[in-house]
Amino acid sequence: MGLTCQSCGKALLKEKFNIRVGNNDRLVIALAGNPNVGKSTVFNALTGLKQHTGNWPGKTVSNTRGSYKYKNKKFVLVDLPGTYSLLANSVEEQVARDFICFGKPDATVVVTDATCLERNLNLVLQVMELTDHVILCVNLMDEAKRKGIFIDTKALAKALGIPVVGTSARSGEGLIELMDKIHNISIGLEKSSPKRIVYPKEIEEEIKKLIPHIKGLLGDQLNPRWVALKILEGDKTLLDSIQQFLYTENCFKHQSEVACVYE
Ligand SMILES: Nc1nc2c(ncn2[C@@H]2O[C@H](COP(=O)(O)OP(=O)(O)OP(=O)(O)O)[C@@H](O)[C@H]2O)c(=O)[nH]1
Ligand SMILES: [Mg+2]
Repeated sequence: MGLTCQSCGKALLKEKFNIRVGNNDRLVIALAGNPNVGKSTVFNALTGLKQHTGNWPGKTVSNTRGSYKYKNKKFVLVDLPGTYSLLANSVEEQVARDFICFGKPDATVVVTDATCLERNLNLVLQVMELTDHVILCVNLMDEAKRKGIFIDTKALAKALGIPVVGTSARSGEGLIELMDKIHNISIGLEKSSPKRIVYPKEIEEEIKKLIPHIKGLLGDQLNPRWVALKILEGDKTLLDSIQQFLYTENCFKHQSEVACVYE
């Protein structure tokens, strides 16, 4: 049986991230967030016992994925390592960044701590720069309430341009709404339009100059504005990852073309 073009991305997930999606009826959801904000609690509540833990290929960082069904769709949830940013300063940050960037999940949920939301928003803004399919889960709402902190999730959603769901994952509160948003964003039923940071004039001008070159090289495989920002930051690890991942993807595309010829 030949690979289809659509299955190339899924094959990349298997080859590079050890995530077997099988066929195209499963949606892949990444769960990102700072350490200790309740990612695994959300993950366990949604997936129950349907989990598998291993290591990220070539890394000693653990990789837990699990599945669940919602509204007749199957979801594969990937619990990413806890990170404060996607700057690839550590192996955990690199794993999280590469998965969101190259694994192209159907949606990314960023779990945050309602008791110290401001600190967590740094990662949220970075994920919003990388992908449109992002959902903000403000967890530990019960703790925030206990401390007299009120989070206006509606105002936050409007300010950020993405869906925001308040949860208390330990007691299961808000998880149905979270599954609903994941469902809607990952199948395109609901669109988000993340508000992007506008940088000082000099930086924006450099981004503008770089974008056509990046598009020429990468087409629409990666978000060109985000790649331009990373180049300006001097992030060499991203260039290495681009080379490594896109080489694999091109191999799969080539296999797919060959398969088409023989079909
Ligand atoms: N009160 C309260 N506690 C929670 C909630 N969600 C998680 N916790 C607790 O917060 C602690 C951390 O939860 P984890 O799910 O392990 O957090 P994590 O983000 O996976 O942590 P790392 O994997 O270490 O980054 C645990 O003691 C949880 O029981 C919540 O909504 N309310
Ligand atoms: Mg965890």
